Amino acid sequence: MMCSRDSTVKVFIRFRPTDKFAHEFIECLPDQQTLRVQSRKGFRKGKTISPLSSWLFRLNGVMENVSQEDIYHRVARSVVQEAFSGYNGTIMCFGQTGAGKTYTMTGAAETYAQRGIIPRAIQEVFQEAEHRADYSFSVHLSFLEIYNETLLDLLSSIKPGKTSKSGILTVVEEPGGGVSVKGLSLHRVHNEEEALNLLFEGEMNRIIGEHALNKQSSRSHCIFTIHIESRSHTLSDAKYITSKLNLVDLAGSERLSKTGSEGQVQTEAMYINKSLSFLEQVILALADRHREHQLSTLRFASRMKCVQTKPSVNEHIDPVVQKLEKEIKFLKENLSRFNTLTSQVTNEMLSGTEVAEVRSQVQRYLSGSLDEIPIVSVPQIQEVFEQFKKVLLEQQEKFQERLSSKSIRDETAMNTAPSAIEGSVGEVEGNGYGLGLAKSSQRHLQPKAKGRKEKQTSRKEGPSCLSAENPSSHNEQPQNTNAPNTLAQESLLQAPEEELTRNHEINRILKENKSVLYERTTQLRRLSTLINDTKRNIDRIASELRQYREQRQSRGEFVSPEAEPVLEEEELYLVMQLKDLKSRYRRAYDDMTSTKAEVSYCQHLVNQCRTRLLTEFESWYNESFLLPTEVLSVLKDGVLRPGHIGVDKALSLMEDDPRGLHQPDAETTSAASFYNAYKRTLQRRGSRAVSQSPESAKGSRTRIKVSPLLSDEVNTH
Ligand SMILES: Nc1ncnc2c1ncn2[C@@H]1O[C@H](COP(=O)(O)OP(=O)(O)OP(=O)(O)O)[C@@H](O)[C@H]1O
Repeated sequence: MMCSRDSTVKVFIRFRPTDKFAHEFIECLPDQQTLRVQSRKGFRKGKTISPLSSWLFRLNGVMENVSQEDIYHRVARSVVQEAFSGYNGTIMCFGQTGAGKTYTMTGAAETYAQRGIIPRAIQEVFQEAEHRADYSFSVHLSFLEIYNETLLDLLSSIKPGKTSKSGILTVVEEPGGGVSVKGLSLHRVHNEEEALNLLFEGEMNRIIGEHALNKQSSRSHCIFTIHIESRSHTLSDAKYITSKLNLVDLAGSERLSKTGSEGQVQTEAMYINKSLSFLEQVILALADRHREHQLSTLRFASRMKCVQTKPSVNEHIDPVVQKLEKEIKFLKENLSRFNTLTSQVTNEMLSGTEVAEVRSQVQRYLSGSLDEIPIVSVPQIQEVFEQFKKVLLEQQEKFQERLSSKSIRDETAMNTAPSAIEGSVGEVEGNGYGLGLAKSSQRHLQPKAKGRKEKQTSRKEGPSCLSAENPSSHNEQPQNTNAPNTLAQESLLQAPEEELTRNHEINRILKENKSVLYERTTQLRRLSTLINDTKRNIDRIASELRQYREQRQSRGEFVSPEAEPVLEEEELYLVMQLKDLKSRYRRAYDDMTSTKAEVSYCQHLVNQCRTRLLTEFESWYNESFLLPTEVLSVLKDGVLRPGHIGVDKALSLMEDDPRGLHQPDAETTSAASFYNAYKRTLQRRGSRAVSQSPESAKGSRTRIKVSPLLSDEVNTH
């Protein structure tokens, strides 16, 4: 019998060759899968044996006079193959004593051609492992004997092996289902021969009982298990597959009355029958003890065939390898990002298409349809900032347009009631963002309490003035008709103005630093060319001098009256030239050293400016776009939109709402405390983040940091 990957148990019948085969009772039909068994009609102890005279048993194969090799190929081979795909398999022999179970499973040890399923399976396992070069395999063996309901380790005498210290074997349930024998020794084998050694050693240890039917009868059940573990060389190391091949040689079923057993042998026979009977019950139902013995075996076999199985691949994940793989993946990603950035640190320009793509990304990011802008290179990051700046400037322009139209209306209102807004609205500024607003210096210096009072005054008088002068103006911007709200919103416009000015300033410094850097780098290049040229000249002159001196020595030297060598004019000229070159070389070298230091310093400044710009942007973004719901609801009806004002300013606006809809109640105060605390936390993170590299700012909005420059707290009065 065998269990295989498809969901049914396959059952085969093998007849042991014998001269006494009862052909008149047992007939194999031509399909080689069906057996017809006839029963003798008669009486025993006055009872009819059976009202039926024959039975048909349908099996997966009926094999008569087939070789050991054929048996292996028809019954066992596919089970062994499937073990390599991670499926457990069981091949089990059932039959009465002397039927040929041990012969089929183990074979005749002395004849190679008659070796049974187990040695052939071992051979196939190692051959298959050799063929599968993409995998590494480890094979372990265990050999269990069940004798008189006692578990025995047939390989316990072999060392080394994983085995329990107590030597007591117990059947335990495995966490993932199935059972295993705790304490059974497992032996690693590296080749066919090592495995066969263990098989034969175990066979030797098997208890053989003297028996009346068969002198070499197996009095125990034996399970020889091949444990296979395979890991792919090419796929993930975290995953590996295990499988077990259980090769079972059951003890022979027998009738005690027939064997004439006594004492120990009788006890053995009882246990054997009991365990086989349990096995049968487990498979389907109790055996019919009133039938001829072969009939019982055939019944058992045909019932076994009905058993449905649910095979599954034993795939495991090694948690340590999995963790390491994750780490490797993470590090590889970081490395590749780093490599991309460092390889593109040069000031390459983006193409028109790339710029357009960045612009589209920024717009989608701002509209919320894009979660994050992936970092690709330094020029791309710069372009992202550039595009953000453009969007900001566009917003500013739109504001200015709205403000100018509104300030004209406010001016008209002022003319009718100047005292009402005195101090709130100053002279018209001639340029920039101050159109129609009080001078920024005035706005900055106004204490908050005063500002509120003024706003209250305006609140009282503004609307009447406007309606008196130009009632139609209500219709132009119905959502913005009350002056106090307008004034509060106007004062908030400082935020983007200040932001912009500050960013312009940083940008200006960045540009200056970059131009100095460029100049110094050019100088450095010039100096290094000069040094190289000078060095070449020094080498040339030194060689000429050497040649000249060699010639002079060969033709004899001029000496002075004091017997000192006299330098000829040509040699003197060369010496002077060499001296001059050496001093030029030294000067250039010194210049180059100091220029190098300057370049490095300038580079540092440029980097700082870039980081600062990034931080400012993050700060602006957080302040402007991550507005709490309460603030958004206030802004909903006004001309202001997220991005125009900061959280603190927006909360001030809530206080000034004349409709009383957003008077600072307990909830608002609590919200303000919450945002103050949140902001402080962000600031702490932000101050740490300023020193970090720009790429750390990549990603989702939650990762954006707040600049330490914006340290005002939300005011709740
Ligand atoms: N197909 C066969 N061809 C040749 N000899 C066989 C065949 N089957 C069994 N035999 C021989 O019959 C004898 C009994 O076989 P075997 O020991 O395998 O029976 P068994 O079913 O294992 O019995 P037990 O349950 O008592 O252990 C052995 O000598 C064996 O060599």
